[in-house]
Parts: sequence; C-alpha cells; structure tokens
Amino acid sequence: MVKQTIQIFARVKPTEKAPAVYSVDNEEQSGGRLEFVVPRDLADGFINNKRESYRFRFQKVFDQVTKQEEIFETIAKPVADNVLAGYNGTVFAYGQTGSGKTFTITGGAERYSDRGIIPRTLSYLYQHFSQDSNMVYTTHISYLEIYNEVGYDLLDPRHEASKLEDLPKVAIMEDPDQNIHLKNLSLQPSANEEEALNLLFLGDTNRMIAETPMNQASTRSHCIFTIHLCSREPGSATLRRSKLHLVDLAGSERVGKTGVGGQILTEAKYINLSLHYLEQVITALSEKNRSHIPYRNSMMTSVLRDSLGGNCMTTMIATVSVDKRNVDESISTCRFAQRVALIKNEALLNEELDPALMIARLKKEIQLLKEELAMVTGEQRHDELTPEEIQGLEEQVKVFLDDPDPDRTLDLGPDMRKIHLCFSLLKAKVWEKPCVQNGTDNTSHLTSSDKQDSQTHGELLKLKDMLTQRDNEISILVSMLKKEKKKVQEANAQLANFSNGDTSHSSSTSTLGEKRLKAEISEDFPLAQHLMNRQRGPELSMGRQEAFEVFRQDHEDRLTIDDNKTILKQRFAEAKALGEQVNQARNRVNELKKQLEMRRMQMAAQGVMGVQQNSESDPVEERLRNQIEEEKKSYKSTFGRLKGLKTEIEHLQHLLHKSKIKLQKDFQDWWTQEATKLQKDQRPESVEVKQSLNSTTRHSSSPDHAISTRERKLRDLPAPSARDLRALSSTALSPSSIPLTGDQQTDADIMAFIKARQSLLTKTGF
Ligand SMILES: Nc1ncnc2c1ncn2[C@@H]1O[C@H](COP(=O)(O)OP(=O)(O)OP(=O)(O)O)[C@@H](O)[C@H]1O
Repeated sequence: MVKQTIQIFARVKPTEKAPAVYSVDNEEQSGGRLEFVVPRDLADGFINNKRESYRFRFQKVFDQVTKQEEIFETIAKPVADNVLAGYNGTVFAYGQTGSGKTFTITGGAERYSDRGIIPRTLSYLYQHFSQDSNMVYTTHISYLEIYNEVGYDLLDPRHEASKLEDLPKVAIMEDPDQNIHLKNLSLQPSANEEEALNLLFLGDTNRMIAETPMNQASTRSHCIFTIHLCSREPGSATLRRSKLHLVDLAGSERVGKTGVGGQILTEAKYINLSLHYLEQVITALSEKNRSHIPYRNSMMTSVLRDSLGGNCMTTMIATVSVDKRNVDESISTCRFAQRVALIKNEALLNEELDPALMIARLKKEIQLLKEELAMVTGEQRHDELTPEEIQGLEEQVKVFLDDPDPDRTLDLGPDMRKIHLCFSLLKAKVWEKPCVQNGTDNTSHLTSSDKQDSQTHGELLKLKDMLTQRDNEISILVSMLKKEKKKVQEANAQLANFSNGDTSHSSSTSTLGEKRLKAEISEDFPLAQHLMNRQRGPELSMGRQEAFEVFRQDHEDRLTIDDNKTILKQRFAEAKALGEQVNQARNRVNELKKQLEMRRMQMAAQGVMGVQQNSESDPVEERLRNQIEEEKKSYKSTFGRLKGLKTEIEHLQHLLHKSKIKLQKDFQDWWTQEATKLQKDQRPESVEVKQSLNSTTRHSSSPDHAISTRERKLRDLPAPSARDLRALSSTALSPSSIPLTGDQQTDADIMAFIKARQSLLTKTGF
C-alpha cells in the first residue's frame, strides 16, 4: 500500500493583458510558491481587505511560458508510471472558466505541439506496451460527461443524431462492497494508440456537437476520460487492473460574479452545487476524525470517490489566470488546492487472480489426478458401472458369501462405485435372512442349522466391522470430493460475476464511430451540415451558402484553419517522402538478403567442388551482413519517424475538423441572430404580415412556429449571385430597385433577406 497526500500543482495561463502583481518561486526546497499581491484599494468582494499578500504552496508552480511537454513530464508521467505498476491514478484540473483546464488536459485547438495530457499519456502508455515484452497489456477507454448532474457517454455513437436529453443517461450503481459501477457507460477496447486517439477525438467531437449557444457544455460540464488497464505476465494467473482518470472539471467561478440568468443560471447552480459538494467532500476528508464523507451528494464525487481519499494516487492542477479582474477567483482556486493537499489517499496494488485461468488450472489438476488414479488401478474410469461390471460384482459377492472361509476377502480395488454397489448387495442379503434373536450363548442346545446361523452371525459381525471401515473411507473420500467440487463452483461463480460485470460495459461501438469520424475528416463540412440539418431542417440554401463563404473569410479562426491546412499538406508530403524511403530501405534489405544467399550458395558449391577456402569468415558475406544491418537501422528509424508523423497528421486533421465545426456553429448562431433582429425590425411594418403569418401557423401547436416558418422562408429564398449582391450593396435600398413579387408576405421576406445580406457585406467590406 502507498500512502500519499494528493499532489497539487499550479499553472498560470499566459496573458496579454496587464497582469496582477504576482510571483512564482520554485527554488524553495519544500516545493513551489505562488504569491499574489493585491493592493488594498483594489481588493474587493470576498478578499480580506486588510491583507495584501496571498501566498500558496504547491509541489511546483508552472508560470506562463511553460510548455505542454513539461506539464506532461512533471505531472502526468509519474501518475502514468504508477498506473503501469498496477495502481489507480487521477489527474484533475480545477480552475475558473477560461483558465486553461481543457488546454492542459486535452490540448489546444491550434497546434500539434499544444497536445495536452490525454494524447501525450496515451502515446507514452502505448510506447511502453510495445517495448515491454514481459507483460501482456489490454486497454479500454471510457469517456463520461456530467452535465447538470446527469451523466452521458461521450463515446455513444447516437450523440450525432440525437439531442443530449434524448441520449441514455449513465446511472451509478453501488455493489455491497460500495464499489461504484456505471451503467450505460461503454468501455471501448483500444488495441493501439491510433484507436485510443480516435476515441478521444470522437468524444471531443460529440462534446462539441452537444453544445448550443445555450449550452456551452465544455464550460459547464465535467469530463472524465478513463484509461482502464489490465496487465499480466504471460501464463500467470495474476492480473493487475488499474484505472487512470483524466478529469476536466467545469469552471469554478461563483454564480454571483458571472452575472448570468435563465437556463445558464440553472446550469451554473448545478455546477456550483457539484463543485460545492466536491468542496464538502474535500473539507470532510481534510478534517481528522470525520467518519462520514458525503460522496453520494453528487454524481461527480460518487464517480471520483476512489480518487478522493481512496485507493488512488491523485494529482490536482490548479489553473489560474493572473489577469487583474480574475485575481479573486485565482486566490479562491489556490485556497481550494491547499485544502485538497491535506487529503491522504491509500493506493493499493490492484492484483487479482484470473477466475478463468483458475478454473482451467483446477480442471487440469482434476484430470491429472484422474490419470494418476487410472495408472494405479490400471483401469480407465467411466462415470457409471456397465451392466457387465454389475453382473460380475453380483457374482463376486455371491462367491464371497457362499465361501465359509472366514478369511475370504472381497477384492474390489480403489473404486468407490464398486464398493458402494457391493455394500448395497450385502445389505440386501443381510435383510433377506431373519435376524438372530436376542438369546443366551447356549450353543450346546443348538441344532446344526442353528450352528450355521451362528456362523453366519459371526460373519455378519465381521462384515459390519468392514462396513464401518469402508464407511469411514467413503466419508473421507466424499469430503475430499466435496472440497474439490466447492473450489470449482467458487471459481465458476467468480467467472460468472466477472463476465457479467464486463457485459454491462460492452456495447461495442468503436469501429463504427472511428470509421465515421475518419470519413468525416476527409470531407469538408459534413458534420456541421448534419448539425444544421438536425437543428433547422434540410440542406443549406444557396443564399446561406454564399453568406457562409463571406462569413468564413472574416472569421477569427480562418487563419488557424488555413495554417493548419498548409501544415497538413506539408506533413502529407513529408509522410509520402518518408513512406518512399521506408519502401526503398525495405527493398534494399531484400536485395542484400538475396545477394547474401547467392554468396552462401556460391561458397557452398565451391566447397563441394573442392576449391580451397579461407577458414576465416568470408569478407564478402561479412560486408553484406553489415550492409543489411545498416539498412535495417535506417528502415527502423525512418519507420519510427513515419509513425510519429502519422500521429501528428491525425491530430492536425482532428484540429481542423473541430475548427470547422466551430466555424459552422458560429455562423449558425450569427445567422439566427440576424434573422431574429430582422423580424423584430419588421414587426411594426405590417399588421398584414403578422396576420398572414398567423394564418400560416394556425395549425401549429408551437408558439415559436411563426418565427421558424418565416425564418425558413428567409433561408430558402433563391439567392442572387455575388455580383448581383455587390451591385445591390452599392445601390440604395428601395423597394422599387428590387424585383418584388406582389405577394406581401414573400416581398417582406425578400426585403428581410436583402437587408441581412447588405449588413453582412457592409461588415465584410464589400
Ligand atoms: N497555457 C496556455 N497556453 C496557451 N493558451 C492557453 C493556455 N491555457 C489556456 N489557453 C487558451 O485559453 C483559452 C481558454 O482555455 P480553456 O478552454 O482550456 O479554458 P478552460 O479552463 O477549460 O475553460 P472552460 O471552463 O470554459 O472549459 C483557450 O483558447 C486556450 O487555448
């Protein structure tokens, strides 16, 4: 058992604004120190106005310039090493919204070098698996999102087609030993790094898809990415099962400060509530003599129960922003971390015997014992006695009983089935004869038949003695058998439990999801298109497509997307060149091998023909072998580079994909806003329009239907060409300059559309 307090680290997010006064000191022996100096007049809110300096201790403090690589090496790698050794591990990020939790745990959305702890840990683990031939490893991945106290499986493929509320909820189940099991959370097998990364990408994409302007899930949900590891030495029945939770918590800011309302306020309350329960658990754990820890109050604390004060090595990263306006939240984050640092965990080595292997072993042992027995008895044992065997035994018993010799024995061998049968035959014989009555031992008066009876009685007593002896033997053998049977039953029951436990997680979905993800990456905007279809109905109209093009040109992420596209092209070219090099190296190795074989054949032929040969090794063969070794080395290193490049390419594709979805979502939000604005502007303009709308929606049960009908019309209007639009934008807008239809409703829609286009073109400088 390893006893350890939760390790705490702080990471300061880079800022371009004037930062508050703060300092970082990692020179101290006892760890790192983060200090904020808050001038008295600036201190507000809950910060004590009398204090100026706030100092906090951490294992280490990472300042603004720290790279992702260093964060992984210092924080996550030691935890991953413990997980490889069979201990549970958790790394969780805590901090206010925008302080860098997702950046630290998952990674940034722009560069490959911004990969966070999850992809780096996966890379590290799979590299370890491939290098460690002493162990056999199997991994499964689960990805849980907790939003408004409800759990969702981020690897559920239905995410794309359904609304969050319609997805199956993950439920918490507790077994009698208080172990937590999560129903409806799938455990996806991942045989290699690529498969694991695809699951991460799938989960991240699903997390984005679920977001709407009203639900910025990434900010207001907790996400737990778990790597389930199982390892064993080949042939050993001992298994090690460990789990690594990588946790991105929701933003920790206080509701009062964020100034939100409506749905978002409800969510904020949930988050605050769940983080409040997290605080309660942490406070309870940091207090001595507290017997009750309120884990069950929230889903997140229930799921992370082991990570907090249980069987786990846990590390917390407090992400802080040093912008002046965020200092009070940062101080609050650091205070929270100080309490977390008091919690002691007791991590156990998670070893267990593999029930399947135990059963196999016991079966083998039984088989061996049976074979030994057969060797001793010289007989092959079957389950039942055959009719011939029974007949033979009946005759044996008859001969035994008929023989007056008291030393006569009934030789049955060590076969319980035969012994049992003979005893029952004897018993039957005994009960066939009338019993000798109680009487004095007056044998002188006995007739010959009486004497015979008395002899039989003597034999009977002897037999009774034998019977007792055999009974004892039988009891011993039966109890041995029972013991063996019980062992097998227990092992069977364990196996059944084990496989039941697994099936609750077993809805395997990975391959489909991966395929879909890959297919989507290769196209341009299909997922986003699908998203819009889901929310708004069919296909983008021509007008919207054009508007989207203009919107895209002006979007803040366009440069990142273009940059990543360029890098991706470069990487593809590099990968192609490396692929060719790998092929060439392989061909060269094959060619050299052929030459080596030829040379060997030549030398052998010369030997046969009696040509004298140098007894030392052949220099030509030596040279060829060296060349092969060199080529193999070059092949291996180029192949390694190619593999690394492949991972980078996949990551870049994922980043591109994410940026594209974000772009589409931003456009969607903007479009909806513009449409709503226009509708508001036009509301007084015509009562008839309203009436007309009402008549269109008379049959609708939804009060919002009027808006959506109108919006749909606006969207589906055939758009003028870009040239027409430019012409339109330079023309003053008057109903006379636009070809109208005469229908009041349609003309109102056309005007609304033209206005929206014009405002867009004005914004983008056309
Ligand atoms: N160390 C860093 N270096 C560079 N950029 C960073 C760093 N930390 C955060 N950022 C950037 O700051 C922005 C907000 O970060 P991030 O989304 O990780 O915050 P968060 O704490 O996860 O917020 P939320 O609670 O909303 O999920 C992102 O654009 C991210 O790329």
